[in-house]
Amino acid sequence: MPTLDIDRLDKSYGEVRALRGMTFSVAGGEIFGFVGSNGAGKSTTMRIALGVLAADAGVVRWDGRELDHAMRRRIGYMPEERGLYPRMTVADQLVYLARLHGLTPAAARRSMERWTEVLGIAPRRDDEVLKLSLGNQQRAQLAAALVHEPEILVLDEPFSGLDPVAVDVMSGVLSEQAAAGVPVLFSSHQLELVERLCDRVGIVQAGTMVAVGSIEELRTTDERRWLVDGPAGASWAAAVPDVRVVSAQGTRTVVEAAGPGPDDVDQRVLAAALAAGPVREFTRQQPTLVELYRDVVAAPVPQEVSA
Ligand SMILES: Nc1ncnc2c1ncn2[C@@H]1O[C@H](COP(=O)(O)OP(=O)(O)OP(=O)(O)O)[C@@H](O)[C@H]1O
Repeated sequence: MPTLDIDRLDKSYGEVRALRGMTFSVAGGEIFGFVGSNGAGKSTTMRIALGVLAADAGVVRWDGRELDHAMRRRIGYMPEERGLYPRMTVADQLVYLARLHGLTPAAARRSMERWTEVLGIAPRRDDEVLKLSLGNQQRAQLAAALVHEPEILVLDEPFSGLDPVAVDVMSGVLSEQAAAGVPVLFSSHQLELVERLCDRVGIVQAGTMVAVGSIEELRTTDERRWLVDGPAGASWAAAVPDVRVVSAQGTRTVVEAAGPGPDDVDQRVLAAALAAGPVREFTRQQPTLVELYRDVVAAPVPQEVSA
């Protein structure tokens, strides 16, 4: 599968260093979630990938070749500031954009019809964009990113402000695009959604990628936690060696084994709980993306490397 490579991008706006060696890759067929606090550099990276902004240094490649103007036209882009003409109808606008990207009038019309249908805005085709609700404007914006059948998708916060049904529609479309081999890069602050949808996640901080991998890879830590719904009070757990009690609420106790420790620590936790009373639930607890994210952004910001 061809890969979209973001390779050591630097970008400053005057005194503000927005990107510092931003590097990551998104393979064709992969959904990549780009997360990070406000101002971390996500939009700047995406704008550079699309070519609407020039990097001070670094390159963006697709399938090993530096992206040129022609190739950039094959990207479907959803800008953060959105970009539809408010006074144009949805249909005219989508046909216009598809034509701009080289589709014939008939193909542009067919593509407009298809995407407005898929995204549930077919009844609004003849409405001016400004008359649509915010969520429907966003669906129209996604249709605009897709109407020329792009090879790469770069979407800046496509889920913000969507209702749950629209989130499902958008998620379904992104999954289908990835299944067809398109690399899908999108930014979001909705971490549960990112966790559910993405094959890989990149956490960016102060213009640098600070953690990247699948959720499973990001979770790889020496810490192991279990939830035990069993004997009330955590005194039974306090006696197990190499284990500490993280929380205890009524019959629900969360314990943690710190460090690699012995492999049978889970069995010892369970045995200790059973010795104290019946156990209704015993499950390994894995950190959520929200917890991983908090850990990563709480760490000190990587220091600038002077040239
Ligand atoms: N046009 C601009 N002029 C000056 N500074 C800018 C400009 N655009 C972005 N910046 C600055 O660059 C840094 C990165 O901004 P960017 O918009 O890329 O972050 P982001 O991760 O997309 O943030 P958010 O999650 O808030 O959308 C910030 O410090 C921002 O203030």
